[in-house]
This record gives sequence, C-alpha cells and structure tokens, in this order.
Amino acid sequence: MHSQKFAQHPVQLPEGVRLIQNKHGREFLQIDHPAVSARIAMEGAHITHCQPAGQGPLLWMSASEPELPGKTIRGGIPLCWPWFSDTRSGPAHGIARISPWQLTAVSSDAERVSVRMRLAHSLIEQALPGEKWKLDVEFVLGSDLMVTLITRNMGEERQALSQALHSYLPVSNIDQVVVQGLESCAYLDQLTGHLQIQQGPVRFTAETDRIYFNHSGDVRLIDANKQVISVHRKGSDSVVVWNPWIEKSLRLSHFASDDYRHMLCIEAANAGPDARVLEPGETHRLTTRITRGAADSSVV
Ligand SMILES: O=P(O)(O)OC[C@H]1O[C@H](O)[C@H](O)[C@@H](O)[C@@H]1O
Repeated sequence: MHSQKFAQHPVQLPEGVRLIQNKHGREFLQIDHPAVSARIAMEGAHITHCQPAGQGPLLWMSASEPELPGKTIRGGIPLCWPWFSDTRSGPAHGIARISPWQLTAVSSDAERVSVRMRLAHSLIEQALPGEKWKLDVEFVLGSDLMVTLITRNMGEERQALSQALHSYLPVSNIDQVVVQGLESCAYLDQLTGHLQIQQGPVRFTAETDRIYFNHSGDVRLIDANKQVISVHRKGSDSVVVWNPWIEKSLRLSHFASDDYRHMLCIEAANAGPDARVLEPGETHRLTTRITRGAADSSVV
C-alpha cells in the first residue's frame, strides 16, 4: 500500500492518519495512533480493522479481503442501508456498502481519533430515484469502537428505513461461544420465518440468522478464552445475530470453509419489526459501541 493525495477528500488529516491505496486502486483511511490502529475503506465507509492499543482486534476480517474496488468486503462492519437484507429490490443490504463515500472531518486527541464521512445525496438520488436522504457516518476510535449512522429524511414524504451495523466479531471457536443479554427475548428466525423466544443464553450448533426485537440492552459475547466483547447500542431496538455455519459458508464470497468457526455477527439494527419510518425532516441515529474486556471466571 502507498500514500497518495486524494483530491476528492479535501480534509486536513491529523498525525497518524493517512489515505492509502492498494495496488488495485482501492482507497483506505489508515489510522496508526498511539491509542488505536484501524483501517476504513472509502468505498462503503467500511471499517475493516480496529485494534485498540494493548487489546486484540475488535473486528473479524476475511483473510481474502477483496482487493478490487466494487467488490463487497467480508468482515469488519458493512453498513446495511437503507434496507436490511433483501427487504427491497436492489443490492442485498442496500446501497451504502457499495457506494463511494467522502471524508468530511478527521480529528484526534491523545485518546481517540474521530472520523466523519458522507454519502453524497446526488449518489443516493441516482441509486434511489425519488428518495431524498442525508447520510453521514461517524467513527470514534480509541480504547473501544463507536460507529453512528446518521440518517435524515430530506424529502417531503415519509420514507421507510431499515438498517444494520453488520459487525463481524472475532471468536476463538464458535462451538464454545456464549451470548448473554438476549435471554427471554423474542426473535424472528430468518431461516424459518417463525417467531421464537430465546431460552437462556445463545449457543451455536448450526446456521443461525435471527432478528431479536423489542430489545435495547447490551449483548455480551463470551469466548472460550474468557475474553468478552460487548455490544452496546443506541437508536436500536433490534439486534441481528448471524453465523452461516458450514453449508452456507460454501456459498459466501471471501469466506474460507472454516471461517464460520472464528466469527460471529452481532449487529445493532433497525430491522424486522424494528424497521422505521422517518417523517420529513426527521433524523435518526443508529449507534453501536464495541468494547473488549475479560470475563469473570464464573460466566464461561
Ligand atoms: O452475504 P451478505 O450479503 O454480506 O449477507 C450476510 C448476512 O447478513 C445478515 O446477517 C443476514 O441476516 C444474513 O441473512 C446474510 O446472509
């Protein structure tokens, strides 16, 4: 990778932050700050790496990261917007993850780096004729990772919105993972279309694709190595939990046959029964904050 000037991002970059390009021309914001190292793809405003100093990575990323522009990235946090999954016709998970974004502000202090990006409204209108949105994303990177997707309805009609911060979290072995915080919560099983109630903590023995709803509390992923990754959310009453397991893995792009063992998606969402309708002029903020810590020994 090498540094280069990018005329389309006329923002001042603080020390430790630079724009780089891979050999195929894909652009990334590379952050090497005393508090955190991270990388964000300009296409999709897609964070592919985040590692706070002295901690393990907060995100799982496919080893076969697609190098070419225009290919979706498997891992990190794809931004699913303005629809989740295939709830509308068009690209799966909407247009945000496959569109070029612009940097609008980058700043840092001793403890964190903040990055703000925008998806130009002209690109949104071109992809979604008749819809008028303003879409920004904000990353705050330091000892943890916070991502906020800020959507404003700029039109004169109500507009439907479903979305997710599709966070791929690293796990040492999916067989031994426990997810806490969803006990007794209702969920839509996307594999069967049925509504279910979660009994006890979530464990994984097969393909899992669920939208938990009427839920805004923290979700904790407890790994066999006694590491905990917690997902805190704001503006989100639904959370998607996804692991493709073995058979679906074979159909996924940029996904090795045993990658399912080492990742779990826990996605702050407005999906399923939590899809929203924004009034003209209304702004909605969807936030996820991902933190890492050690489990107390009784929980695993
Ligand atoms: O392969 P992608 O388009 O990135 O989608 C990956 C997955 O995203 C979400 O978690 C959905 O609930 C799954 O049904 C989907 O398979």
